[in-house]
Amino acid sequence: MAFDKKRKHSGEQSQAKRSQSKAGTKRQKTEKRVVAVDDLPWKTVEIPEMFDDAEGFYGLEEIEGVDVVREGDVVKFVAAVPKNKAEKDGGDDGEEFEGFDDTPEESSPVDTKAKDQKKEPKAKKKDAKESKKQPKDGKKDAMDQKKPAPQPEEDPELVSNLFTSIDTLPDVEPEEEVDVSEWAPLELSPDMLSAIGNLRFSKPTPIQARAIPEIINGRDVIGKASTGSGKTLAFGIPIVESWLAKQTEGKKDEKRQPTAMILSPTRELAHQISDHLKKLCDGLVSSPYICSVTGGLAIQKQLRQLEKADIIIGTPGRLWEVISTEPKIMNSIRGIDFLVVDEADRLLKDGQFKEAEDILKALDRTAPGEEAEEDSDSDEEPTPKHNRQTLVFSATFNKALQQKLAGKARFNLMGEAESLEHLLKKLNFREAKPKFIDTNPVSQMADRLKEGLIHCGDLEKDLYLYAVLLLQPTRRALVFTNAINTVRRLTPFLQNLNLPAISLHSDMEQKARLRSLEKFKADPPKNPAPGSSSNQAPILVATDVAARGLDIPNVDLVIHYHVPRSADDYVHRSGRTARATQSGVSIMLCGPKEDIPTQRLIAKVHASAAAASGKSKKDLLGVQTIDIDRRLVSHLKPRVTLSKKITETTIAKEKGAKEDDWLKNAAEELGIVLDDDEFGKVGSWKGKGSGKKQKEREAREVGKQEVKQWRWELKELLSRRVNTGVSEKYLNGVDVEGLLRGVRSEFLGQVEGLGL
Ligand SMILES: Nc1ncnc2c1ncn2[C@@H]1O[C@H](COP(=O)(O)OP(=O)(O)OP(=O)(O)O)[C@@H](O)[C@H]1O
Repeated sequence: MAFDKKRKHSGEQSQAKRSQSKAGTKRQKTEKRVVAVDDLPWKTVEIPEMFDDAEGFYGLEEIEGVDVVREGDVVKFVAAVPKNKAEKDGGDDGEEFEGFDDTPEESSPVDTKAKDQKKEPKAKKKDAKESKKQPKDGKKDAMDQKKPAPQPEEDPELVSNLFTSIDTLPDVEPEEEVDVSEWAPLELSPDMLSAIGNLRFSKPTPIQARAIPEIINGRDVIGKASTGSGKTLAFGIPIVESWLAKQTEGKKDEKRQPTAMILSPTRELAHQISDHLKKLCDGLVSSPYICSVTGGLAIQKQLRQLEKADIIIGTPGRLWEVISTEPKIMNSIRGIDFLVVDEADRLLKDGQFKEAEDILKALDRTAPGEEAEEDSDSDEEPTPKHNRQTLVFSATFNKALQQKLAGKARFNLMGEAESLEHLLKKLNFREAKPKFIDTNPVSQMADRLKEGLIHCGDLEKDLYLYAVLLLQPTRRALVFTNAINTVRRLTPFLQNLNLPAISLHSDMEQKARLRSLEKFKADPPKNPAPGSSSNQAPILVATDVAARGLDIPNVDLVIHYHVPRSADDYVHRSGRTARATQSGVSIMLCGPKEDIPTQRLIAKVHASAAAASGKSKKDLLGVQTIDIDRRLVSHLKPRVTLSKKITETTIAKEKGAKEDDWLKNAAEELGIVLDDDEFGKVGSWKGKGSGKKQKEREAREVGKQEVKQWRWELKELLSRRVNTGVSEKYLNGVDVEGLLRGVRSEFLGQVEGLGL
């Protein structure tokens, strides 16, 4: 079983952690026995940084493979312990069990040598790292000494019975080291290569291969590369390299100054960049202090973190709020070596331009007592007084700007006030012409992405959405909509159809948003209970809040329930799949009214590819029209109609109850008593939108019994096989339960064209 507990961070905890990781990697015979609670190999639960104080959950630890046995008032913990240890201790002879052993199990001299040789570089690194982390005053030794744990009473018979039912710890073979020789041309330090090896990235992505050397050579870089192509490490690796170089040059004891500041348009993205860089740095002998500064964290805590930060990642709004009031921190930030603007084009859209501009101005302002302040609004070319490099990255840049950056038009950076050109001007590059790297000049879409389009009636979208999801039960799907209300409706609609749908939109609390993301990332159980559909891959129904930058592993399918509002939105939404080395599918559901905007959008996204191939833009280049078997779709209709009715009635009732509460409260405050008749009249006004209101009222009047009946009918339908009406074979073969358990779905009709 697995359970959690909370206790103080201590040396014992890290001891247990190390012990546990060793237990996981070596073959050792184990035996179950009663173990003192402090001797169990507790594992710290990682709580995302953005949870602030995590409602008191920081310091939470968990453990697996332990049985809790209650004997009267005494609770005991039974776990697998190394057999030799148990034997050495004499089993139940009353001696104390001293915790999980950290020393390697004895093996033959040949084995040991081979193992040691292979593991040597890592071991050295780990030693160095551990020695760095050790407190100087020798407290560590004291901490590592195992405290004698109170000996729990044990009943050998009871314990041995329990042992028979518990598996021993799993044997895990050490992972093969990754060959990083393809990174050699980038001339990175051995420490960095080893950290990259830890991430198991055997070669750089194209943007990394081109941008890293330029940045290391001191160039200002504007990088454009498709979604999921590794842009974070394209700027992250050179920043960390620069920090490492400072350490070896002995500059670490000089005045504390951060190395880099990274501006991100969204809070989630800032935390993701921070996590990504931390993961890279996990493999280093010594690591920079990385901190993220976004809304949702206490300002005081952020100030403390900023004082010791080497790499700062933040959203402009909160960053400006914090640093503008702290001259000391502002001054130290003025000395950064790198300024990064990630997703630069989005930064402008979200009304964060003002704060971004304020930060940029402040960076170049001289500290009081130094030189006079320059007029930053002057039209003259600013002369950079700073020595930092500026790096700007995105998958999408405005076309005209791209041409200018690529040297095909005049590059004067004098556009309208709120344009990317203006922002670039404010960035005050060190060089007159920064290096523009475009790794995907022809297409902005990821290489392994297949794009599809399904034409359907405006009122048939729910039906087609369900059909596509049913056809792809093992694909982790992200469904994008243009409206929060659609997310609120589609999620229960799919859940009623036994599909594991999860919501994500900006009206949700930050913590709920994070929980949704965590649920979406979790794997469905491998062996679901018979009759359960729980191995259906999770489905996230979201607004564009999830469209930019989020790197969610194993998203195989993106469905645009509404056609996106802009070509760039389409690129970024679709870019949540087919990331890095993976492939994926993006499908748009297109109603008749959306036909023309869709054609325009596709032409825009694929314009360069069309021009390069000499084909007309109207050819829907790269986007395949998909024909779903319409007979199949019509057979799904009854269940979809029922689920829609149930969902809409439930939402209308909930909404109605809220409106009633509001009306009652308002009447109470005015001292008016409304009887039931009057109450009904208040809600039945006639005016704009009254048709919708009327429908909602009708839905509210549906009795509980009727909804119950619908639910029962739906359950019945879902338990039956889908009759495709194609042939007897199909009639017998279609098993929705089977489908939901992950059986491939050829019998429901193939999706033509995509080879799904
Ligand atoms: N060299 C590499 N080899 C394999 N995978 C890599 C490599 N570099 C980065 N990745 C992985 O690729 C994924 C996408 O990287 P990242 O999030 O940096 O993409 P991005 O280009 O910033 O995407 P977006 O434009 O959507 O923000 C991440 O999971 C990352 O760990």
